Amino acid sequence: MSEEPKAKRISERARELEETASFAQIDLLQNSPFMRACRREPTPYTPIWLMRQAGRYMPEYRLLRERVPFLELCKSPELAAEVTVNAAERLGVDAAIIFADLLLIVEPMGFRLEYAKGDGPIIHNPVRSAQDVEGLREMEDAAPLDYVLQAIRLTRRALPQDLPLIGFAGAPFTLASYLIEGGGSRNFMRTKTFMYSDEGLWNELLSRLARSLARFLSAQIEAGAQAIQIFDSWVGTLSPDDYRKFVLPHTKSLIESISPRAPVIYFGTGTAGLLELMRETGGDVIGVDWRIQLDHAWQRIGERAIMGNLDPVTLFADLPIIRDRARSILDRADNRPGHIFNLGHGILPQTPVENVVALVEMVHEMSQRRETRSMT
Ligand SMILES: Cc1c2[nH]c(c1CCC(=O)O)Cc1[nH]c(c(CCC(=O)O)c1C)Cc1[nH]c(c(CCC(=O)O)c1C)Cc1[nH]c(c(C)c1CCC(=O)O)C2
Repeated sequence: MSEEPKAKRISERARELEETASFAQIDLLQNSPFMRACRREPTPYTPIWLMRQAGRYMPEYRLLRERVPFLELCKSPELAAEVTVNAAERLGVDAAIIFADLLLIVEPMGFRLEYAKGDGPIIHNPVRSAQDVEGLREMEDAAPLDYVLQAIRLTRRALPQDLPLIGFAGAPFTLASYLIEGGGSRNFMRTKTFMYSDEGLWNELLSRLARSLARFLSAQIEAGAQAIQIFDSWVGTLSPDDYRKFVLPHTKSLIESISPRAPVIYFGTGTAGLLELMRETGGDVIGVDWRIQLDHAWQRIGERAIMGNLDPVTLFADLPIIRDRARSILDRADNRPGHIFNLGHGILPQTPVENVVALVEMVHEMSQRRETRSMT
């Protein structure tokens, strides 16, 4: 008998084993409390992660930033992966979020981006005219942002096998606001004036952004992200009618175009007047800030999961106060499957790390559900 069939059998077996191993990992990830909550399935306790969980409030991060500028850090996959994994492990959270930034995508689209010390991001050539919109380069594939994809691949390998990784991008509106204002804004005067004065141009700008973002987010899922968050941080500045007319169609088409599918968290602040409309985008999980009570928000969101909603400033209070506020959010969620605990916005840079660690422990402990403890 020749050796060939035996050799073939062995290599087939190895491949099968490899497949079983990766299926086993997919199972571990998909059955994690975070992923179950995204699908509104029961969990043994309420999963928690924190927006901006890797950042300046952590001494290790500040130390690293002394030698590496922010943009360079984002563009170094090994360092970005290290920051992501360290933060998730130090905090004991139920999901990691890839270390990157909302505005990275604007560079390959033709914008000069700078993170000036203390001033936040600046875009040196903002969108101010029809020519600027025409000149904006749609991102045909995610190749220019391969460093983010590489960071995702490295992070996925380094994370515990049952800890999901969240990829992210900005929403078309929030990104457009940075492009038009040239940076952060209080009143979004230029953005709204643009929107009201030339609807056609506005739609052109948001469509190009939405298509570029869909390619980027799809590539993040392919690279190993289990879920995606779309940050529409400043959308709460809009009236419901303006949201419906100028933003909803673009956010909806973005979410519809993401492929392969993974749960999408759609987050914004100041959105109490917009929740029913945000649900219409098709997001699986709606992220809310602290300006609305969780149960009221959930009622309006309906059959979707919800993420939130502790005021980030609570983390400066004494532990009994933090505990009390976290408890009241859990009470309002009332064990209904589909709650992911989070802050209502990102952790502030001055936040005491030990309070963040304590919050994660408190939420885990206070939300233990005896009847479902056998699950995971
Ligand atoms: C609006 C926005 C941006 N970036 C982001 C948003 C949406 C979230 C939100 O609403 O807060 C998203 C973001 N930015 C960063 C992450 C990393 C992942 C995480 O841990 O959550 C995420 C998810 C790192 C970052 N992005 C930035 C830092 C600080 C940079 C530094 O190290 O000095 C970090 C850790 C810089 C940044 N990047 C941006 C701003 C306005 C700033 C300056 C403000 C600030 O410094 O906090 C744009």
